[in-house]
Order: sequence, then C-alpha cells, then structure tokens
Amino acid sequence: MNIKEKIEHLEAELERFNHAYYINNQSLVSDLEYDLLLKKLESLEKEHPDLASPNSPTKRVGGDITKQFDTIKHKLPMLSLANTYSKEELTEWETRIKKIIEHDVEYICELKYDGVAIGIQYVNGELYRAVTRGDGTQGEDVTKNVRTIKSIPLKLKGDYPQDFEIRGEIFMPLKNFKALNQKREAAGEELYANPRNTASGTLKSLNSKVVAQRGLDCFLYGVYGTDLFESHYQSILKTKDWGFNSPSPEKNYIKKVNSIDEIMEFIQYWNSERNNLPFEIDGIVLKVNNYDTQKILGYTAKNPRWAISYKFKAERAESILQEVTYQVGRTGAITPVANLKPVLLAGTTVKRASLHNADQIAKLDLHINDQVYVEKGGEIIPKIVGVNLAYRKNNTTTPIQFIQTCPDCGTPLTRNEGEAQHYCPNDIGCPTQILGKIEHFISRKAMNIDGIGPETIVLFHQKGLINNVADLYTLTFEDIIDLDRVADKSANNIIKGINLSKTKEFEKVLFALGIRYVGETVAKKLAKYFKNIDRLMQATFEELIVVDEIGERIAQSVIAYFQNPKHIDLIQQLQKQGLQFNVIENLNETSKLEGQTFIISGVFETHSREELKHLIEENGGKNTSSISKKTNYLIAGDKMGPSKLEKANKLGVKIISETEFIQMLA
Ligand SMILES: NC(=O)c1ccc[n+]([C@@H]2O[C@H](COP(=O)([O-])OP(=O)(O)OC[C@H]3O[C@@H](n4cnc5c(N)ncnc54)[C@H](O)[C@@H]3O)[C@@H](O)[C@H]2O)c1
Ligand SMILES: [Zn+2]
Repeated sequence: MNIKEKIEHLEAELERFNHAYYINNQSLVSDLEYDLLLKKLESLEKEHPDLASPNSPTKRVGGDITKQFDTIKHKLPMLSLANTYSKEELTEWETRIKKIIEHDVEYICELKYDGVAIGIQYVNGELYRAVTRGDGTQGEDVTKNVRTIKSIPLKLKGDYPQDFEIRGEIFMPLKNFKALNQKREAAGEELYANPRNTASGTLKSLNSKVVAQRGLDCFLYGVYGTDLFESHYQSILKTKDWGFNSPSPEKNYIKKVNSIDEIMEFIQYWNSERNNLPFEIDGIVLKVNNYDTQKILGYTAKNPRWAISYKFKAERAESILQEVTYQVGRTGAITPVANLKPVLLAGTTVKRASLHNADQIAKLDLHINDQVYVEKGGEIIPKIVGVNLAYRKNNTTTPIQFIQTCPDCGTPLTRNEGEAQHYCPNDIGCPTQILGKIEHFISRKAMNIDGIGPETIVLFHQKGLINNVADLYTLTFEDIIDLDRVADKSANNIIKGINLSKTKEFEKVLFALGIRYVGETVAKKLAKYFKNIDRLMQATFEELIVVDEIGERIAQSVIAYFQNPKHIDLIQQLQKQGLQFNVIENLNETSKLEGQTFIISGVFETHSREELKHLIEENGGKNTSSISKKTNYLIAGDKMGPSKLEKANKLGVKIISETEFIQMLA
C-alpha cells in the first residue's frame, strides 16, 4: 500500500467503526485500538497534508444521527475531547496552554462518565428540549426519552437563568445494567455487551416506556448560554442548587487543582478507585477553570483546546488458550467458553473468558494453544480481544472446530438464519436443559417454590423422579423422604411449596414455562391481553405483534413453542394438576385512582399498611416509598415521622386521613 492508499484505508476502517459504534451501539474493536488507529491517521495526515480528506474522521465529531428523531441545530457546537493516555501527553497539553496563557492556570479534574452526551435546554425553569451530540453541529431531539430520567429535573429551583443549556452524560448505572442482563438471561435473550452501548441504544429507543424501565441516570457537567459565572467550577456548584445532579466535590468526583502533579494524583486515585463506583468511567476529564481563559484558548474543529481527557487503558493480560468448552443454557443456547492458563488480571486470577458464539471465534480466528490477550472491561467475565500472531508462527496451534452436536445429549445443533447462537433443539431430553428449565420454573420470580434448591432438583432428576416441571406435581412425601439428607420437615415444606404454587397467577405460569424471549414483562403483557392459554395458543403472528412490546422475534418464538406437541402435552399435564392458565378477573378493580400516586405513613385503625397499598393498586393508583413532587397524596396515620410531614407540606403534597382515603373509593 502506498501512503494515499494507507490513508484511505484507515479512513474507511474508522468510518466503519464509527457507524457501528454511534448508530448500532456496537464496538467492533476496543476503544484503545480505535484511538491508536485514529492517532496513526492523524500523524499520516500531518506528514502529508495534501492527501488528507476534508471529511476525515480526525476532523469530525463521531455522529449519532439515526434519522428516527427530529434534528435540531445546536446553538453552540457540541464537540468531542482530545484524548491522552500518558503523563507526557498531558504535559504537552499544558505546555501548549502555557504558550498562550502567561499567568497561572487553574484546572478542574472530573470523572469521564462512560455514556452518551446530552444537551438540555431549560426555559423559564422548565425542561424544554434535550438533544444528542449528533455530528457536533446538529443532534437529535430525544426530549421525550430524557424526561423519563429521574435525576434530570423537569422544573428547577432557586435563581436560575431564564434560558440556558446544560450538558452532561447519560449513562446506565452498573446495578441497572446487571439487572437488565439478568432479565434478558431469564428470557433467553442475548446479553448486552456493556453499559455504554446499552445506554446509548436505550436513549435512542422509540418507546419512552422502555427508557423509563431501564433506569438511565445522568451527570451534568457544563453550563452554556449564560454569563452568570466566571468559572466552570463556580457554575457546577451552583447547578446543584437548581436541582441538578452535578458532580460532587465531597465524593471527589470533581476537584480544583493547579498543577500536573495534582492532576496525576487525581488520576491515580480514580484509576484504582473506579472499580468501586456504581457506574463506569473510562477516564478523567481535565478542563481549564476560568471562562475567559477558555475563550482565549478556543476550539479546533473537533475539540475544545481548554479541555482534554486522560483515558484509562482497559487492564489486559496475556495467556494461552488451552481448551474451548461449551455450556448449554436453559433454552438450549450453546455458549463457547475459553479455558485459559491462569493469569492475574485486575487483581483476580482469570481462568476463563467468554467467547459468546461461533462468529466471535471466527472473527478472532482463534486456535487452540494460541497466545491471547485478555481484557476486563465493565463485564464480569473477561474477554479475549486479540491473538499474538507472532507466537503462532513458532508454536503448534490448531484451528477451533465449533462443535456440531450437543455436548450434553449428542443431538445435532441448529442455528437459525441471522442468529449468531447455536442451539441444542432437544429441549425435552437434554439433561442441562431439563434441569435449567425446572430451576427456572421454581425460581422466585416464576413459581417461587420454597424449599427446593438446584441441588435437590439434580437429586430428584438423578433418582428418576422428575423429568419435566409437571413431574414436580406428582412427587409424594414418601418419594422425597427416601432421598439422602432430606428430613421430615423439609419434605413437608417441599410438598407445601409445590401445592401453594398452584395458586400462582397465569402470568407467572407463563413466564415459568420458559418460552424463549418471554421474560417477566412479556409474560405479563401476553397474559393480560389473551386472558387464557387457549387463546394464546391459537394466536396468529399478526395477532401477537399488535400486543404492546411484542415484536416479531417474540411472536415467532411463541408460535414455535406452541407448535411443538410435546409442549402442548406438558401444558395439559400442568392444567390437570390445577395450575392457573386463566387470568382471574378481580371484580374489585376500578380506575378511580388512576394517575394518582400515594405514600402511606404511620399506623392505621382499620386497615394495615399492606391492605391500603393493595386498595390503591386495585383502584388504579400507584404506591411510592419516597415523597417527591410527583406524589399526590400522603395517607397519614398515627406516629407519622415529622420529617415526612414537613417534606409533604413543603412539596405541596395533599395530606389525608385513612377515612378520607376510603371515601375516595366510594
Ligand atoms: N470501539 C469502537 O469501535 C469505537 C468507535 C468509535 C468511537 N469509540 C470511542 O469513542 C471515542 C470517541 O468518542 P467521543 O467523540 O464521544 O469522545 P470521548 O468519549 O473520548 O470524549 C468526549 C465525550 O466525553 C464525554 N464526557 C464524559 N464525562 C465528561 C466530563 N466530565 N466532561 C466533559 N465531557 C465528558 C462527553 O460525552 C464527550 O462528548 C474514541 O476515542 C473511542 O474511544 C470507539
Ligand atoms: Zn442437548
């Protein structure tokens, strides 16, 4: 390749990565690899300015315009940040500043939140519009989605400017990310790769309800369009008074400093502490504090000159790929797992890395006995990010052949068109699938059968007592007491728990069946819509997809499930045992309290708190556990805490007695 071709090739590659990252929320390479390629292109362009294209990715902000939302022009461009990976590069940045600014410069250190940028305009103290960064000049109007994020105020407090913009980062807290993936796992869905890409995909969701459920959060770190302040730091402290979730100095999320050494201290602190944060950061951001100084320094086409980021390198280790083993999931999905020579990484010994699916193996062109690079990002299980090809030249390695039959039952694997995952189709006879399905069935969110754990299930299965979930209901006290280690009392508990599960609502039963892609929420929607199993079994594809939140993939999976005679047989057995396959209509339900939110506090004369909560829900109202502006009523009983009362009064929440509440239902 000559230089021109090299530049063109790099440009095309970076464009491809940008598109995947900003539009499809996928990382095809690691951030470090991306940044190295970009720097390579930058230096080639510097040496050969005549060959540089005016639209090069080195000169443009990576754009997220999907055309699914209205585009809005930014009043002030929304730029990216130049990035550095070392103290030397930071020092170079400071030297460039010092060439222009003669006096001492104050810097602000902040966390670099790993999410998506947002600009929010407030007019007369109310959230007016929220726009994504887009291509830096214009972004997309995602106001409706941003309104669902609880930490972003809809109305401001205090002495705010009449019209201004605040910018920040929307991200997904780790807890919510893990919960979301757990739910997806329970529904047999592919897991999301990392919080950043999930946050960015969620923000661009066309259904605001989905956004609300997923629990995005936001930190705000820049005020624009007002001349109230002299410095960045001053403005950030003030935005807290207006009601914003801005970074707090108490937690060391933001710090004012005067030298590179102090900056390095902040960086080192967070490089080790970042694993204890409830959200992900990918580095530190440094900003010149004084606004006048910022103005003098100005901008390049892509970045402000007064700010820079210091990015953490994902921790990486080298190891040898010794073997690939295959796990069978509850829904039959096959997951290849890399077994590595144990190696220390980010403080823990790593022996395994996830390989996701056959495509992943092919993409890395993995061989057994390869020397591989392992990284630990936000995910709990580390992943293989690359192979040392030089090592392969001098060692014997063998290409990996993806298995063709199930490691558990020997059935030939299948792979649906357009899907990355292989499946074992023998869902009735494959031991891991049998056990996985029963474990899912008895789990807390499904049938919630107390007294049985995974080990008991294995034991029952080994003794030939259960082969599917219907067999649970034919277990007798004698069957159970015969097993090792089971005492009278626990045998009784098991039987009791199994019997009690017969009263579980239809939606729980539907979820417990473990139909691929039918998670808790989907099961609820399907139960509510079709009311009973017969109607659901007869539903056509067209009938299914009109249901809220049911897409093509779920509809196809539901249809495929009911086409299998073995599943029909199982359902009939469960019906015979008396499980609920109908929605029991609650005759007490009304919509009298629709749209009203209640909080209950204190002790009451005629109803327990639980009863009151139940009455609220039955009549279409909502319960909350903490008072906010959105709370409509506080039902006050005896011994109510004075702080609650004070807060309710302050926020204008109406305070009512138990009797007054009951009158609302009359
Ligand atoms: N892996 C891939 O395939 C791939 C592809 C494209 C981009 N990327 C990654 O994305 C980077 C480019 O993305 P970018 O342009 O958004 O730059 P960036 O993420 O490196 O930095 C700029 C962004 O940082 C965010 N930010 C977080 N905390 C901040 C704070 N306290 N103050 C100010 N800003 C803060 C803002 O959203 C801002 O837009 C690349 O360097 C690369 O690491 C990766
Ligand atoms: Zn199998």
